[in-house]
Order: sequence, then structure tokens, then C-alpha cells
Amino acid sequence: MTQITKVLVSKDQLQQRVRELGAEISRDYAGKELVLICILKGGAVFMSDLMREITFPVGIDYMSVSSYGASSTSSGVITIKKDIDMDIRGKHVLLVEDLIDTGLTLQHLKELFALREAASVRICTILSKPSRRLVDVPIDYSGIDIPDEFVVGYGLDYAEQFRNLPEVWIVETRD
Ligand SMILES: O=P(O)(O)OC[C@H]1O[C@H](OP(=O)(O)OP(=O)(O)O)[C@H](O)[C@@H]1O
Ligand code: HPA
Ligand SMILES: [Mg+2]
Repeated sequence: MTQITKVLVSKDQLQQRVRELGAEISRDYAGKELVLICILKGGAVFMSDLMREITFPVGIDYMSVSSYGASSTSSGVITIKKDIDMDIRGKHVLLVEDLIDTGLTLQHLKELFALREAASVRICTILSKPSRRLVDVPIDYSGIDIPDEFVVGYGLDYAEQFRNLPEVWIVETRD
């Protein structure tokens, strides 16, 4: 049985942290050409909130990758299901994620955008599970550290459900 029983991060906590990250990014990239690249699908909710907290015009684009293939554990190999439309050469890229778990997806994407000759590539995530990390990928803008629990809401899914919950909830699975 699967139950969504406990709120781990409230709507207010999320909103507060998104505001702080938006302010920090606005200060750091002032006067630069910035493109926010959302990693679908989970990143979509955070992306929509974050872009409205940035105080100058930014470019936006969307990318969809699959990191786990057919197995449930990470293979470390990612497949691009939908690429960005923009030419990002010479532009500052900020990758926008809902959650960094092992870090493998973002490590791979950082390398990819460096190869595409972006002026810089940084990472922004609203949630991070530091205890699950397999690779040491630096997170430039990290929202909220969470424990090793399976969570849903604010973009995150369980079997494609619950992405639309405004809070982050813990999923409990019992027999
Ligand atoms: O740090 P990692 O171990 O690489 O895992 C993190 C990735 O896994 C989740 O995406 P998922 O593959 O579930 O796709 P979704 O966003 O479409 O649900 C999450 O949104 C990150 O993109
Ligand atoms: O806790 C999680 N929730 C949803 N998707 C995920 N992908 C890795 N960890 C998680
Ligand atoms: Mg998912």
C-alpha cells in the first residue's frame, strides 16, 4: 500500500527558499546573458516559480533526459529524450532541477553543456539528498537538504502521480 502521509517541506518554506535563490541568482548574473534550462518533468514547477523571482530578462529552455533506462537503479548513462531548441554557445547556462539524488544526471549534463561551449554552466536545485550522492557534483544554488526518503510533490512524482501537490510529501510504502 502506498500512502502520502507527511508533509516534509511546506508551501511557505518552498516559497521562501525560491525567493532567496532568485535574489542570489539575480545578484550573481547581473549584466550577463543567462539561460535557465529546466530538466523535465520534475523541474517544471520550480522553474516556473524561480524565473519569476529573477529581476532581469532571462532566456528559458527545456530538456528531457532519462537517467535510469529500463532498470530502477542508475546506470550513469543518460539519454536525451528532448533537447533544448536554443544555441547556448557563449551564454551562461543555469540547469534547473527539482532534486539531486546520486548526482549522475547533473554531472553528465554539466559535461554536455561545457562541450557545447556555454560561457559557464551552473546547477540550481530546490531539493537535494546529500546522503545519496555517488558523484561529487558541485551544486551552485541548493535549496533544501532532505533525508533519504522517497518524496513527491512540487514537481516530483511517484509513478507519474502527485507532481501537482504544492508541498513536498513523504511516500510510505507498506505491505
Ligand atoms: O541525481 P540523480 O540520481 O541523477 O537523480 C535525479 C533525477 O531523477 C529525477 O528525475 P526522473 O528521472 O525521475 O524524471 P522526472 O523528472 O521526469 O520524474 C529528478 O528529477 C532528477 O532529474
Ligand atoms: O524521492 C524521489 N521522488 C521522486 N523521484 C525521485 N527520483 C529520485 N529520488 C526521487
Ligand atoms: Mg521521476
